[in-house]
Amino acid sequence: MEEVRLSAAWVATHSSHVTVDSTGIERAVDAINGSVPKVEWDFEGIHYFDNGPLTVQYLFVLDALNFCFWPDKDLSYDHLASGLKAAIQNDKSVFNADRLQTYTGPQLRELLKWPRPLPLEDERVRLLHEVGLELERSFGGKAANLVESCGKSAASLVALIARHFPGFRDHSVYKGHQVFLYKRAQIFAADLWGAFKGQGYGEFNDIGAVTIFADYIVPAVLRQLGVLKYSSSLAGKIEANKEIDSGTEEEVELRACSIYAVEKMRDLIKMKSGKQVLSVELDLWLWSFGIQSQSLLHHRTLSIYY
Ligand SMILES: Nc1nc2c(c(CN[C@H]3C=C[C@H](O)[C@@H]3O)cn2[C@@H]2O[C@H](COP(=O)(O)O)[C@@H](O)[C@H]2O)c(=O)[nH]1
Repeated sequence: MEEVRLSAAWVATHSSHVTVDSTGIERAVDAINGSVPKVEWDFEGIHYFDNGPLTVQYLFVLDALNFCFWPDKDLSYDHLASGLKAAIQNDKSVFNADRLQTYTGPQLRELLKWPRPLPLEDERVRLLHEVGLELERSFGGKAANLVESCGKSAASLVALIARHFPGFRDHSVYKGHQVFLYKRAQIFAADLWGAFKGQGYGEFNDIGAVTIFADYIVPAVLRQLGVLKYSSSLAGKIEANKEIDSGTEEEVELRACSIYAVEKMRDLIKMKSGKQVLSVELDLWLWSFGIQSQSLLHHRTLSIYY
């Protein structure tokens, strides 16, 4: 995750469309006043949890599909989390590695009880197959074995996932530099940590190394807080709901500057209050605030990464 932090900082210091505003950071940190409002993991009560390996399998499938809901205005992350939860409650073998390799688009839709094609449905199906195949080939079919092989290190888990599952390789080339964002791999580590309350499958000695998860909600919240400033052309595109292509300078800057800005907020909180907060905690607070806001305008990119 050092790669994520370093490459995000590189983008933030070379950016053309997004600025990280130090006065905005100062204000946001003063408003927090040393303690990040605590948001419980699963505050919405939508996730499956049985305190065992099946939960790990559920979370890995969930985060394999945790991207790009916005093209269907009625669809959100909640539908995915609760749809997969209902599916596993109904049939404990639904996410077995062999079955993951066989789902078709209509079957995935049926599993989620979604009445029409999902956004990027073909890609979702392809990624499910990839997860099933590689879990079977290298991890005895179980995401729990993948997690157990990481020696309680979230950084090792993210690296192992990126090595084995191409669909999780969330990186880009920006102004000639490789930039690592790893949103879904990192959120999987954070989901384990949150669900298992830092114990068992959720115990990571380096949870502090995880950055925020650069999606389309957090940048919009940071902008609302005055932490991020956009060029007028970028602001115009977002306001007009114009699509921003994946891998463009604008898109990479939105995501990387969000990571960098929250790392700066963390440093400032430490400096002002002496408290060591986690990016995971800041992320959950920012994200939960964002999804509850009716007026949040976010950027629109067709991406399998977030
Ligand atoms: N930064 C960040 N992004 C997150 C999440 C989560 C869910 N985490 C769960 C885990 C524990 C908690 O209880 C949460 O419920 C989803 N997303 C992203 O948001 C977008 C979905 O937006 P909308 O279309 O409005 O549903 C999409 O890019 C999705 O990938 C997070 O935690 N942090």
